[in-house]
Amino acid sequence: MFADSSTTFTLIALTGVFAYSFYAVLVAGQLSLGQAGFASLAAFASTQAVPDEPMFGVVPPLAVGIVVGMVTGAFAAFVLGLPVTRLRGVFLAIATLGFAEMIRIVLINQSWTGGAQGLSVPKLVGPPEAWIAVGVIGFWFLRQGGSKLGRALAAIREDELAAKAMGIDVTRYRLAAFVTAGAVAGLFGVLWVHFSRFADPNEFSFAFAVDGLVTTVVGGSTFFLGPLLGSGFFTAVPELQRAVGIEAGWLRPFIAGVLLLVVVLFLPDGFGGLVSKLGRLRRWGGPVLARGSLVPRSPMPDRTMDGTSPPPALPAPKLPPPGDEVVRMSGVSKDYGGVHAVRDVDLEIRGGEILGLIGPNGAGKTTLVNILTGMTEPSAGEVRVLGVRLGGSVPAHRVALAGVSRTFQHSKLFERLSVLDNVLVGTHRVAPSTLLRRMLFLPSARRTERQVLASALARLERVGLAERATTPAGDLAYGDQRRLEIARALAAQPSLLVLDEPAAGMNHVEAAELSELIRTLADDGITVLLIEHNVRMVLDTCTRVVVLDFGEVIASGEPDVVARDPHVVEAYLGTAAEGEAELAVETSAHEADGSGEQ
Ligand SMILES: Nc1ncnc2c1ncn2[C@@H]1O[C@H](COP(=O)(O)OP(=O)(O)OP(=O)(O)O)[C@@H](O)[C@H]1O
Repeated sequence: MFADSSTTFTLIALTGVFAYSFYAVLVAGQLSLGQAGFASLAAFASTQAVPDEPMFGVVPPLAVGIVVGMVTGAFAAFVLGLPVTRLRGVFLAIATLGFAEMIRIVLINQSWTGGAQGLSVPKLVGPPEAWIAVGVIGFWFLRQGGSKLGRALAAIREDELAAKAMGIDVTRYRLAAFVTAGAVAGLFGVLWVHFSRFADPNEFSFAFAVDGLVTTVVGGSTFFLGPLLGSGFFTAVPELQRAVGIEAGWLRPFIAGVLLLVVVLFLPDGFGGLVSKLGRLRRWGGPVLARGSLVPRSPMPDRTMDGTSPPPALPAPKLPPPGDEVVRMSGVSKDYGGVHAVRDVDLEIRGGEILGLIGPNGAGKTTLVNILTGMTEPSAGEVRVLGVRLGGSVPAHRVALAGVSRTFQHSKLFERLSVLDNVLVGTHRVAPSTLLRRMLFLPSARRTERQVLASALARLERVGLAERATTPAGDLAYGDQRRLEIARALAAQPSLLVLDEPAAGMNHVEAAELSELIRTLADDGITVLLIEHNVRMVLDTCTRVVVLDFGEVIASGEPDVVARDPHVVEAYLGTAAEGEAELAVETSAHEADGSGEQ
């Protein structure tokens, strides 16, 4: 239907806009196929709204259509998103696909849409309109990438639970991404019908949506130029075919299929990911191609490592004074069917304490920590953390925002993101929002970014990982991963730091260094809850120790006293030989040298 080069040029831009509507949700790890539905709703809404003459004599008809279309798309996405953004993976894809098909059927059966015949509409879109649109959208995603919103979406994509633990409201951010996708799809719908001069409900079909998705996934779903790369490539293929006289209609779908396989198997970030990597390599010696585009992947817009004077620190939240109540648990229990993981636990943590929580395997330590951080709801009892009363309606991110940061028993890093980017995500609780200021290039946004970056780098330096800032987190040695998790948790400037087996995988020198780090954190006024199997480290580090066994508190008090408690010794003796040896040997070594250092 379209043949000349101006048409091809316009098609690249329009396909790019549609691809950006998929990109908007893929950056947050959501697989949605509802974009065709948003686009067709917006397109037909605009056909009713576009005036014949400029509105008030100045506003072009297309601008009116775009506003109506984007608002329609965003509103439809909001209404659909409220229930469906709670779904994940293939379930979200199926629900959104069902929505798009429903819209198509409804529109076909309306007289005002022209039914299956569709409507003729005026031609209002050519290369300038299409390229301005794709330029604005591309710019939006470029600037979104390095903002607090962009970091939060990338974190959600990589690991939702860890994102919640950083204080990110996953539900709200997922919905925001979904609404953005609706608005961009709406823009596409309006542009498309006013380019092709025809609005046909059947055009916005399942195949249409899949085409848009494949374009984005192959082009790149984590790099802002990815959608444009994909649209450029897939639009050019039929033109090249025509130019060299190959008629085979199957060639484009075939190439798309092969490339999709290559991306799924070898290039999870699409071909745009390769370009972005190239940009990062060039950053050190030349121009920065991907500057600020990928939140956590290109984190160096305002590095302070270049010797310039450091920016002022981010304002630190107030810490609870020493001795004040930080955590109070009363009669807390948690049952999993017949398993009583935690039974009737009373626990208090006060400001400035380093509280050790030990117990044999399966004693209920992690369950207790999950209750305390809002990730597991207790079956019974009351929990108050930093003034927040936990219960069914208090989500985990609220607990994190109140000032509780944690690490996980099994590391939950954003493995594909760099070391520094992980820590940047950790600043979510304290970092001001920069999205709109970034869009307008306000100097205050740059200042904030410098502060956030300096804050993240300071945490990396504190755990000794500053030299590894650009390494992907997944490439770190196990012990370094544990330290990175601590740096990420510290970036939130928490009042209570919960460390779940932080020394796992560390040798005794590293464990001693970690112990020292924990003590300096307490000196800074941070309250620490340390769960650890390395009993010796707990005895050396903590000011108080609580021992759990079969979900119950069996001892609590100063480390040396607890270590001699017959109930505690019996609890460890009652477990496997390894656990028995550990407590006996570690305790006697601790007593023998008095320092606990090996
Ligand atoms: N989601 C769950 N579903 C069912 N049972 C669970 C669940 N989580 C924990 N449990 C059970 O609750 C008990 C306490 O587990 P928990 O992981 O809290 O102990 P732990 O002291 O942290 O153990 P470890 O030191 O081995 O990590 C165990 O018997 C465990 O099997």
